[in-house]
Amino acid sequence: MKHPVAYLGPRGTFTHEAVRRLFPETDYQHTPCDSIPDVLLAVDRGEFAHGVVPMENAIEGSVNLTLDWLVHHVDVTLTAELIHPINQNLMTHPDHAQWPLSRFTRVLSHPQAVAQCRSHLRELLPGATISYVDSTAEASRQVAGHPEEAWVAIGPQSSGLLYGLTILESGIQDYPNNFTRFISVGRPWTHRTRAIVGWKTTLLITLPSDFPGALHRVLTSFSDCEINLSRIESRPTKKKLGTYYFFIDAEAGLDHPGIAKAIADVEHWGCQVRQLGSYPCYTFDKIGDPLPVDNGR
Ligand SMILES: O=C(O)C(=O)C[C@]1(C(=O)O)C=C[C@@H](O)C=C1
Repeated sequence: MKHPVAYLGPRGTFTHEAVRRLFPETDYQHTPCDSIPDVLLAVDRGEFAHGVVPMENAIEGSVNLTLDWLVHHVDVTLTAELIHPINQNLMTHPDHAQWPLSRFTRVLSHPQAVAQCRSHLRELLPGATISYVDSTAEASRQVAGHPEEAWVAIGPQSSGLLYGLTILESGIQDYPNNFTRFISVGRPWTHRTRAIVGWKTTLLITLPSDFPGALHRVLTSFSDCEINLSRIESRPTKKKLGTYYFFIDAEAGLDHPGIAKAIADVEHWGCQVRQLGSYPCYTFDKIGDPLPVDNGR
């Protein structure tokens, strides 16, 4: 039996590309969900063994919806990381393939994708209205379904192919080297053939109130144990202005001799620590790593 994997759909999203790389279709059944919360809730309820959502982008930074749902709404474990290249395309219905860009009145896409292309959009389509939808593939689906409208979508080539759109401009992100970090959540697993390139442990840390230098203590605890931190991200607690949770990514698995000590040390200083997961990291962007074919199921 194939293990069920939920992802941010519909088919053709960047998240779908990440899922096709991480969870081979020979072993896993891919199921699209309408939104990031839907994926996380479905895994939390045990309806899927695994789920995949975007976590962070090289240009736009954190995917706050993912971070906030991990903190406030679900209790799921992070089980793997995939860094996946992101190339944004401006696409339209084939009926409008010959139109000058000035004729288009509306741009549809996911907020992260729009933010990655903000400067280019100002140059290419200065007068167009921007409409945000739940994913890039949903934008492509809507543009394909409305040939009577002067609309364009921003998204991956795979969504354009799937929904029969024509690419007007490719690589419209404002900076090269655009990558998104995706995470899988749910039951522990490891890729059957792919080499693990590193391990990370993600912790959610709440500092004690009114303790000068508390964050400094946290950082020192990790450096004393010779653990490199690859990321610190704060999100508001949503309870009181000026209070935050800190997402900390340590470049170490739980078997690292220093990690238990660093966590104990941080707790000793009065911080609360929630372990969100300790997981292997994968990359697939080398030449000779083509995206597996989307077989349409
Ligand atoms: O809309 C999609 O295609 C997604 O998979 C979501 C998402 C994101 O939320 O970051 C994934 C990768 C890109 O950074 C842009 C959009």
